[in-house]
Amino acid sequence: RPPRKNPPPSPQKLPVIGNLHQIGSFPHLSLHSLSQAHGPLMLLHFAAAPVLIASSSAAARDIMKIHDLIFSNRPKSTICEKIMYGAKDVAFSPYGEYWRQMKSICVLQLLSNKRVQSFRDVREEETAHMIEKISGYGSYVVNLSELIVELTGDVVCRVALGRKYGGVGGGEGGGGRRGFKEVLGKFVELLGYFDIGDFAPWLKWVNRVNGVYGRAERLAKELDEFLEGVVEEHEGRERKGGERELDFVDVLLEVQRENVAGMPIHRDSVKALILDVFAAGTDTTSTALEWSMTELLKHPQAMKKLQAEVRRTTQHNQPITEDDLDQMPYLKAVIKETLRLHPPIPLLVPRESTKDVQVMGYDVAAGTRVVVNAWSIGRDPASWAEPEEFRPERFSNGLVDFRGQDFELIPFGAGRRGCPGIQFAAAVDELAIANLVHKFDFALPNGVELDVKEVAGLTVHKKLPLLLVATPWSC
Ligand code: HEM
Repeated sequence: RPPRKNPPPSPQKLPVIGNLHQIGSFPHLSLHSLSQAHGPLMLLHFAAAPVLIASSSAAARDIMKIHDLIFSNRPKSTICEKIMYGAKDVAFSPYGEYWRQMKSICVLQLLSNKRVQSFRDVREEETAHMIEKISGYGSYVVNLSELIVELTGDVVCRVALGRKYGGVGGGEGGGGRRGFKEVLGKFVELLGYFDIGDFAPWLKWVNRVNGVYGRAERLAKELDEFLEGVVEEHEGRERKGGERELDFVDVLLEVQRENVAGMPIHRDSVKALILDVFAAGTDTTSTALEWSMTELLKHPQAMKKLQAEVRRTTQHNQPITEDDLDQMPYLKAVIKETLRLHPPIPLLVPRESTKDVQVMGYDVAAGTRVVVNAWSIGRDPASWAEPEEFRPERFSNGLVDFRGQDFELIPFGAGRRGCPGIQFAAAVDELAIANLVHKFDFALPNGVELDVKEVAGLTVHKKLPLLLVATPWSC
């Protein structure tokens, strides 16, 4: 007789739907509560599909370090297949040789330190542009959330495509029939859609009837027309020659032309990689920035301390440049503390096991979907003293970092499938926060209270925009 299996603890499930009734509109909170009762490793069922939930740093380490190879697959997603050229991107492609080649292009060609550095001017110009816009408001109320979304959209657009496109921050150029910003918004929304058909294939008809799959197909066509235009424009410029800074489309066309990857790169792969940069890089970066500013507003002592550090570094009328950021350890601690309390993707991006494996002494079958609750891990009292408190000082010894080595802080995931955009995101966020708090003293408009409610989605950002009055710093 085969040995008896020892599965992880499971909350009671119902016929047909499994544990779906226990997941509310904020899945990271529902899963956190369930883990309080059933432990840091649980096996749930979404309809018939087994889903392993990890809610402690030890469980995350077992999955993303000890057994990283076995958990490096992504589960299939019908919507991603429809809008990402059949999952030809990096983030959603299954583990294997194709993913390995695409990830290496991402890490070595698009998001290397050197490449991220080459876009320093873009970040400094766009940050200065945001500061100028805020100055223009005088004593009127500024919607800082909107300006932050515009900043990250504009930076990613210029870095990836070479210029701003229609709607993203109001730049010129078109995005087909709808503005590019609008199309991108729909794209990110669809990525976060909970598709029951992925868990119970016999329910796929639901999304055919309610029109979600049809919407995804139309959106894919619209995005493809737009991206095809961008690629053709770049090819035209290539033929004309001339010196200019390479954007991501240029780099990918060069990789394709010179066979850098050692295998042919199809046109769809180029477009899928560009879409990944927008999908993974815009909403996440702006969410982190918005929460940092919110926590600083909520904690005036931390704001004062940061302003003192930043204002000590540079003269009153000079903008902060990236050279100044090395002298700002408290700024980096503020960003870490924000990402601990508000990981922009609280449940990370799902993984899937490719073999039977033991995790923390429990048996996990091949083909199990895995969700790591980074939100829960960031608030685990076993790792953090007074975990609900916003206290950047806890990082003052610089020992814990978010680069995937310290499993108590994993907003960017870890291991083979870990985020390749950490440097990129940190560069945008550090420069923006430093300049905002250097140039202005912020206050809430009269009679308005700071709201910290969240809105559900793939990324979890603030429900209500951050409305502030910004007074220029007078020393
Ligand atoms: C604060 C900002 C960001 C956060 C919180 C974030 C978070 C994440 C997370 C949690 C994952 C999944 C990791 C895993 O499975 O272990 C991921 C993957 C990924 N991220 Fe980021 N990310 C951010 C910014 C960016 C940026 C700016 C880019 C690109 C410009 C980027 C590109 C990617 C890509 C391509 C993947 C897929 C990697 C793979 O599947 O191998 N991310 N990110």
